[in-house]
Amino acid sequence: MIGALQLSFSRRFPTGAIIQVDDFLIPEGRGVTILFGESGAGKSTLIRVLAGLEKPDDGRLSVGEEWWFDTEKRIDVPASRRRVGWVSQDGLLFPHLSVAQNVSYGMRGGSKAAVKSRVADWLERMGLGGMENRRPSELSGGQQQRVALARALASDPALVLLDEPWSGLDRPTRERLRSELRPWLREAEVPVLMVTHDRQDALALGDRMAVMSRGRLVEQGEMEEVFCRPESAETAQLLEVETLARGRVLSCENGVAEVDCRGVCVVASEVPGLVKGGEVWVCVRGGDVSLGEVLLDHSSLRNQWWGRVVGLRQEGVAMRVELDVGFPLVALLTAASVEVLGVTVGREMVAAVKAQRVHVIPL
Ligand SMILES: Nc1ncnc2c1ncn2[C@@H]1O[C@H](COP(=O)(O)OP(=O)(O)OP(=O)(O)O)[C@@H](O)[C@H]1O
Repeated sequence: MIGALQLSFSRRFPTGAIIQVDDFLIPEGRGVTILFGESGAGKSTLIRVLAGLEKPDDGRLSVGEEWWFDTEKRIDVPASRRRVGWVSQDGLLFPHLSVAQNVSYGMRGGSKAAVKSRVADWLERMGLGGMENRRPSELSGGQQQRVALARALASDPALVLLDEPWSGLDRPTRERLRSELRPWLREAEVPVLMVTHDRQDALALGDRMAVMSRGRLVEQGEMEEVFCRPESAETAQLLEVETLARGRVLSCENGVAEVDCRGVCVVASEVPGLVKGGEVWVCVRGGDVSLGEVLLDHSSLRNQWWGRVVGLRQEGVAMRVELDVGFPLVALLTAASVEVLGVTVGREMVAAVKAQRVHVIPL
């Protein structure tokens, strides 16, 4: 991409739905930005506006020095000239064209031999070597999505949009594509915007994350920041932060905050905007909680609470342990750890979390 992409727009649908996005940013250079949000949040509308498939009522879209859209200046670069590679939920390959013809479709310039060699190169990278002459109907769902991705990347786009590219595929295929995808996107040297409402996709693939909720862009930034230090309880809930508890600030000094959560003292890193007596949300990720049978004499573990296990169930590849430590706390452990530690419902255990892994959001 020629420079950073910046987008602000509003779109009002006849049904009354309003999508309003202020200062959405994709920085210059390669990297994957995840566009995250619940169903109906406005994600598809945003990417359709980017691609030039949806006309906002009002807005501006610039890429580096270029303007793609500006209602005031009456600029509207047509979709065909925006150099956006698109992979939709169902790939949308041309059914009457071969795999090779599908991949070469958007390629510009070059001799016939050069195009052929670039197509072969892309198919090889995608693990589709030897399938040049097949029709899309002769491929599996995962193979079709890889062809769609090769087509998007081979057209030398300024930006690639992936709109839930494997939502229609079975879980093992999704997981395989997810792990294969990252190196391909890295090689492509092009910024990628990927729409998903799957946390695993976001964590595995994203460098940055933008969160939409109820028609608004509510947060954006580096993945780690947005995931571990969301600015609002709404974002924390959307991102399924396992523990979200209300508390009141007891003290904050020297970079450390102490918060009272239902009579339990929680030690956290200080964040801007905290005041003594102020109400806050306390956020703890399940993977940051460790369990033990005794209190540890370990100075870096400022938070150690006795509590009772009140729930235990499988959640994806992890075990979700629900505890009552005075407030509800969730730990995510491996099945092996649950067995070794003897975690069972009703058992009293010590839950420990480092202070720097506890995030507080002022209300
Ligand atoms: N063409 C349209 N006409 C009327 N309303 C629309 C249209 N497109 C989108 N909307 C409304 O705008 C809102 C946002 O829709 P959008 O498809 O952008 O959400 P989304 O986040 O992509 O959802 P999903 O994850 O389910 O695809 C919804 O309330 C939707 O009903």
